[in-house]
Amino acid sequence: MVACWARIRARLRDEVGEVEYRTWLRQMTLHGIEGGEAVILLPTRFLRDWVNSHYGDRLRALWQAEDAAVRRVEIRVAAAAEPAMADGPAPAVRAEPAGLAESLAPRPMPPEIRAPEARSDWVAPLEPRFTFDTFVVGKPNEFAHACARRVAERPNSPGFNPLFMYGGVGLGKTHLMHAIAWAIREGDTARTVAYMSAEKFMYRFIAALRSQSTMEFKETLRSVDVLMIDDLQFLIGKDNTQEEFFHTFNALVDQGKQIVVSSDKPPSDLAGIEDRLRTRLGCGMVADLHATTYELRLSILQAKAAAAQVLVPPKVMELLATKITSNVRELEGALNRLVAHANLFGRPITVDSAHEVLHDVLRAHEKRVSIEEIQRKVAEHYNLRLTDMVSARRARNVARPRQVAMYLAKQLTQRSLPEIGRRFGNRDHTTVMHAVSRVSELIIQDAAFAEDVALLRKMLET
Ligand SMILES: Nc1ncnc2c1ncn2[C@@H]1O[C@H](COP(=O)(O)OP(=O)(O)OP(=O)(O)O)[C@@H](O)[C@H]1O
Repeated sequence: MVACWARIRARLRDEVGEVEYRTWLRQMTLHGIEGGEAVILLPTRFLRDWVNSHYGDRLRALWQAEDAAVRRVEIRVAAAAEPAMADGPAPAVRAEPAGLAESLAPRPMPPEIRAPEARSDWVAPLEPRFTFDTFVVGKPNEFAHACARRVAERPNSPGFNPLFMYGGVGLGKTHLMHAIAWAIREGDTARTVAYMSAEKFMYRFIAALRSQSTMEFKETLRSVDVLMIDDLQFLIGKDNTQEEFFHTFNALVDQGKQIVVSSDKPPSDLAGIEDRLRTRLGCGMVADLHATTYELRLSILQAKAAAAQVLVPPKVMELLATKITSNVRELEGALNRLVAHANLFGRPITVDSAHEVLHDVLRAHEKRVSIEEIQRKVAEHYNLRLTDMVSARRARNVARPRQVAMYLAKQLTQRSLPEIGRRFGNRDHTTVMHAVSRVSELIIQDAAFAEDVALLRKMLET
């Protein structure tokens, strides 16, 4: 448990960056795991609410990736006491009732849908929010939605098995899959539906191989009525797991069982997935979720604000729908932040407060900065050659600006650490991580350095 918690914290630190981690997350301590619930403590109610609304889902996902038995994460307020499993002091528990809006309060533990013989950790729990009722339909997703409905109402309809849904990040694939599972189960509670990510499928398969229980694995999967595999692209290059999935797939389809698969690419683009599997994946119904339109984003915001029973002025919704175009997850996150802020400070949501609270998100969408631009500007600023940004030179006068450029690349682009590393002369992602944390430290310690970095940032953003 201690090791899991340490990995989760390290992963979060990596994802959010040093400054954000220190500000919000460093004082988290793990109180323990109670009945499938990880209990995390924070010293103030403000921190508790902030972490809950901004990182609650992520914490839960990270816990589930570490330990499938953990279904919920509960964040409590507790006074500081003896040190425990955190970077900061650990508290003695003094739980407080949750105080935020309904939409941000911890959710009830989701029920599990699984095959009768399945061990409880074989399949993922379903998210209660992800139903057809809460899915907003618009031009970009109407076809995928109609296919999902059809499969939910009549599994194994001719031409709809398998149902293969694909689309970019955060556009609603998982939501639709869960909605299908909920609806099938509601229609007939005797039906067994197994939903899991492709990653989970692989780990279960490997575990079965290791414990020599592959027969049990095969029988369990082949006994379900509906098998749903999310994020199939994870199986790219994983030949043995693909092979196993292929056989499971055939066995189920031969028995007239429904298969639903999601991926970020269409079957034809899944290079690294064996041809015969790709062909079979594409031979049912293939439905794509397109990038959202302004109208769909606006409808989603309206639906979410109504569900959370918060008053969001139309101008604020328009602002968000215009600026946050990347995906629905980000849009939802921005709205949640606004609601949390309004609740914490007891102020109404206005266009000004939206600019204030979401300045980072809105700015990130204002201008897309490229890594090349960052390298050029930083090199110019420190009077270096552009090639110094990718060279192996380690002299401080070159290495420090390079670290600054890596830090800015992490802050101002959506690129992953390994990708940033590659673009800086094929460096390892740990080098980038080190650069980000070193620059974050220096910003705190050295006012002149902080000013320099802020200036560069401003030049790149405007
Ligand atoms: N049309 C929609 N109506 C309401 N909510 C939506 C819609 N589309 C997406 N969402 C919400 O956006 C968030 C992200 O959606 P989801 O997790 O289904 O994305 P995804 O396509 O599976 O992303 P990933 O590729 O990261 O797995 C969820 O909270 C989901 O409820």
